[in-house]
Amino acid sequence: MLLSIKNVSKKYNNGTEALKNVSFDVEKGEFISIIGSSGSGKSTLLRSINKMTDISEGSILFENQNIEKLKKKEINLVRREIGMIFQNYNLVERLTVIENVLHGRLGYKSVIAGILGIYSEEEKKEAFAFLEKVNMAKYAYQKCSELSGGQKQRVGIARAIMQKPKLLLCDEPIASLDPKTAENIMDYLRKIVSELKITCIVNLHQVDIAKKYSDRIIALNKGEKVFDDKTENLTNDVIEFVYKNEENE
Ligand SMILES: Nc1ncnc2c1ncn2[C@@H]1O[C@H](COP(=O)(O)OP(=O)(O)OP(=O)(O)O)[C@@H](O)[C@H]1O
Repeated sequence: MLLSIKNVSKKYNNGTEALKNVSFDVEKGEFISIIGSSGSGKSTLLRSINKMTDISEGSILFENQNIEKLKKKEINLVRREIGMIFQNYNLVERLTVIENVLHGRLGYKSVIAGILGIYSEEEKKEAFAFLEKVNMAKYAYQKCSELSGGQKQRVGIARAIMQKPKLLLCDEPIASLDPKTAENIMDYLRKIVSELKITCIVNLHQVDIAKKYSDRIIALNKGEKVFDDKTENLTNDVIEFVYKNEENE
């Protein structure tokens, strides 16, 4: 087992209970989508897994290590194993595509080597190879600010896999893209993680996309896990239940 979420609750300082007693295990190689209405706790859950957010109760085990109990140095080692893909891409816009992909290696470098941008020939070759996988090698020396949203997310995927993660967390990776580009990104993502045997958890707004691409779906409703099963068992009745009481905030 790669990841185990045990009775996790999260209460923010303002009193919002974003997660309520959530538990599930993730096996190596799974492709899981997390669905639920806006505010149901999807981002909080993903951010808890790599300790961008501290949980209030419960435990999170990554490769059998309780991440709540780790020291700062050990957390950095765990973070190296966990890649992230964001809705807003989180690229350094003024830098080139290849420089952004090489940033995926920063967790493996000394601070000085990172600041000076010192990368081995092998790392550079690998960065190009990953750009090939997302069909972006021809843009390697273009500034990221000059790319479309779909192209930026393809760079985001290449950067994340450059990190050689065991687990990839994707927080609404296609929420800013048109439907056709969104499917194109999901095609690349699914193909690459299968090929490299990377476990993947994706937060998604679109149920149809979750159904098309994932092996397993977990649904949250107001911080509670209300569904966790193989994709084919997500019936329309379940979907209605998952999205009931949607608050228009
Ligand atoms: N930093 C924060 N401080 C206080 N409350 C927060 C914070 N971040 C999120 N929340 C609240 O926690 C709840 C869950 O938010 P979260 O962003 O995890 O949900 P989500 O399912 O990812 O929503 P969305 O799909 O809109 O991104 C919401 O009620 C939200 O307002």
